[in-house]
Amino acid sequence: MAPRQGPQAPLEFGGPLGAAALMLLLPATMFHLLLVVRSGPARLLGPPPYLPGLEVLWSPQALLLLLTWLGLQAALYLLPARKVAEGQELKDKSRLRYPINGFQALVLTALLVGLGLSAGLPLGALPEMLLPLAFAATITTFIFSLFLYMKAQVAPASALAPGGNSGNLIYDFFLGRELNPRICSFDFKYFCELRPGLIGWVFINLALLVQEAELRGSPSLAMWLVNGFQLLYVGDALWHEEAVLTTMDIMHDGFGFMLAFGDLAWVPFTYSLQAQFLLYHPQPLGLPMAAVICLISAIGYYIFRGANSQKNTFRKNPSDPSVAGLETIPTATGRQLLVSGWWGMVRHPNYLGDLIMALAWSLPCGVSHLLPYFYVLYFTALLVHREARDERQCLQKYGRAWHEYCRRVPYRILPYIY
Ligand SMILES: NC(=O)C1=CN([C@@H]2O[C@H](COP(=O)(O)OP(=O)(O)OC[C@H]3O[C@@H](n4cnc5c(N)ncnc54)[C@H](OP(=O)(O)O)[C@@H]3O)[C@@H](O)[C@H]2O)C=CC1
Ligand SMILES: CC(C)CCC[C@@H](C)[C@H]1CC=C2C3=C(CC[C@@]21C)[C@@]1(C)CC[C@H](O)C[C@@H]1CC3
Repeated sequence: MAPRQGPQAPLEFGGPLGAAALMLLLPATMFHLLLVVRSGPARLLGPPPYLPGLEVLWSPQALLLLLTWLGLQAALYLLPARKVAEGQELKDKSRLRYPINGFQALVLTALLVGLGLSAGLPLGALPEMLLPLAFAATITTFIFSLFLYMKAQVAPASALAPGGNSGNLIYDFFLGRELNPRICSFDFKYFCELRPGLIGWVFINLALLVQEAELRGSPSLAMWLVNGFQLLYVGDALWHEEAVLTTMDIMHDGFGFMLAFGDLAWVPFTYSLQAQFLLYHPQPLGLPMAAVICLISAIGYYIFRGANSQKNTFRKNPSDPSVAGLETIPTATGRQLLVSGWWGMVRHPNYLGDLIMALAWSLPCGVSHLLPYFYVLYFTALLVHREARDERQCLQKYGRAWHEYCRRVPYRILPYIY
């Protein structure tokens, strides 16, 4: 049995109490959003129109559809990959290998869904199943997290994450104990982070677009924009799949309920909220406004991609001509910190770009409701909290060099404001 790591890792997310509250609050928020979005007033802060009973939530067909989807994505993950990447060095000095075939999985899924559509697959019926699908995903992630917790009991101490091993059952179940739980070469965390939920999100969006076309003759301009922007975001994440190997989720966090629920339930069912809103509350959108929104999205994407690519290129090869001229701060670890270019503007330029894009996803829904802006609000909170966690880890890693970086680049996300 794996020994617990002791109390050296500071507790995050408000400790066991915060973890317990989040485990209730996150699914409750997801169901609240799914219920209010289809109600007439669609009020984010109002009560849900009704409290669904088990007969509304539970559907064996929804569970079957979810398991088929997970099976399909797992099968696509196991297909030969164009590249196999090595992860960051682990505690025992080894490196894990990861298939880089996420974009291929997206394209093959699109082909299969296309074939299905031409054979009469009723994709437009999916929006009616979102509630039972979300319920099935919630139950599945609870059971899956239990499996992950049990699996960590027999994992060697070197396989455990720095956090998530406090000895408190609720906290560890929430945060996740094992860093990279695997069966043979199948990596559960890496698989879940980018495949079923993210790809599921764009196909839920597509189903909403198809149903809108069935209801109103053609999809609205607003629906096209939301589908296009979010497809670009997911396609980009899968195209740059290797970059996920350096995120704190893969490098630092254990795999427990937080990420399992986040990846498999929260992302597909709440990130598709704007498209859901547009199906039930059509919004007029003129071409000039659509052009302004596209411009905002393009600016966000330019910053997001520019910043992420600059850092990834620099981390892979600091003498690459595109980054070799940038100013850096040396650190005691031998790694350097960029202090000019995107990373000299604010300390998290990629978060700034991501937030601008988030705004562009909500604007097609108009300004009559707060509900479609839920993503912007939630995402701001998530990134502010994430930024604080990352800064703590960087301070631990880089010490004085990080202080120097903070002195040279005083703003975190928004220049001159935060
Ligand atoms: N849509 C969503 O729900 C979410 C989206 N995201 C997005 O995912 C992307 C990845 O985010 P995330 O993993 O949080 O963090 P980052 O990609 O910002 O990575 C942070 C790491 O970058 C390195 N770093 C920080 N500053 C510098 C510097 N000046 N020079 C060189 N390296 C530096 C440090 O690691 P080291 O030094 O060890 O390399 C640090 O730990 C972002 O674009 C974010 O917006 C993230 C979370 C949720
Ligand atoms: C709801 C919970 C409190 C937290 C759940 C968090 C997860 C939804 C996110 C944690 C990190 C994520 C990343 C992405 C999606 C959301 C989750 C899984 C990306 C894959 C999104 C696309 C970007 O290009 C890369 C991101 C990496 C981190």
